[in-house]
Amino acid sequence: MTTIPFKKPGVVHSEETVAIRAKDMTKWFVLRHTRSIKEAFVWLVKGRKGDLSDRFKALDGVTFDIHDGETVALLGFNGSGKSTTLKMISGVMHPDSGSVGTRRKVAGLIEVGAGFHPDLTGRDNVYLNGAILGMDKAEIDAKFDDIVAFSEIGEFIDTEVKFYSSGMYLRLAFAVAIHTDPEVFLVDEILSVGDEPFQKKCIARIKDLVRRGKTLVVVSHDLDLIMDICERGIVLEHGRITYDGSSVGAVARLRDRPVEEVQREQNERVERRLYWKHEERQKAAEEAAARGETFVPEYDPELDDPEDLDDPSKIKRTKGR
Ligand SMILES: Nc1ncnc2c1ncn2[C@@H]1O[C@H](COP(=O)(O)OP(=O)(O)OP(=O)(O)O)[C@@H](O)[C@H]1O
Repeated sequence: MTTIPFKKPGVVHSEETVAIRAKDMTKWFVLRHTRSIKEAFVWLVKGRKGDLSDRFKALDGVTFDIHDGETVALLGFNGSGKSTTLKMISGVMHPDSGSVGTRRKVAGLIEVGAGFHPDLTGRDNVYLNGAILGMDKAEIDAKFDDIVAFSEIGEFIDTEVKFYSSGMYLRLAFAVAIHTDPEVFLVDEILSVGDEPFQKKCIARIKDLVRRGKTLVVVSHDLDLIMDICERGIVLEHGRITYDGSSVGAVARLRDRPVEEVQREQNERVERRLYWKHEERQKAAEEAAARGETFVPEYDPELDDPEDLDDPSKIKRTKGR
């Protein structure tokens, strides 16, 4: 059942549709690297008995399948293992035991600045990052202007990225990732370094992917947003999965509230938003008509079918949006 009104339906659960499979993933981290000289000395004279550093299990037997077209949120309190799980999926980190595999083209935003070279300009980094994400030069050439327009980096595109702010990094990284047309898109909390207008633009693009039936795995503490874009929620507690079900159920669990109440509030919020979007469009159409102009609304994944973008009289996508 689809709880997201604009989501393309039809997630099939079969062996062929498994996009990501995590099986019994376990990850240990070192809690403390350094000890005082005295502690190290005692450890040495005692014949190096015991472990000088404490280790802890950041992930403990994490198992899930994510199928094509699923929209999944990884949820949980600070330090519960969400980002670590996402890093395993993206391949920047490997489990100590168990396994994780992806069968589709994966892109996304895991860490700001990852896949960027500080001494290269924004322009060169678009090519570098695009290549890392699987695009060839011709493809990047064709999308370059759109990427730069989306990022709104402007003239700074020819500046070395070591002089970029974290928000500027994010802009360029998100712009490249979204233009690789991935089948699976991974997003970590990272969007929070962008300013509000840019965040809105990114969220609209993520909703566009959802509308197109792409697979999404998101880590976020913004629980209302999670319910807007994800159907499924996986809750992690101390590195273990304690809930795997609907995103609304997951949010209800985290908020310690009845599911029906959370669902009702979510429905009201979505209805209100869609109502106002329709109203605004109607008003803009009437104003355009009064001026004798034809009105072509800007594409909104919550209101429009992306296939209608092929017909310029129906909807349009403004450059860089
Ligand atoms: N590279 C690392 N080395 C050592 N410990 C790490 C490393 N990466 C993560 N950890 C630890 O592993 C635990 C899980 O971290 P993770 O970033 O996955 O949590 P999270 O659920 O994403 O948290 P948050 O909501 O705060 O972002 C935390 O205790 C964190 O300090």
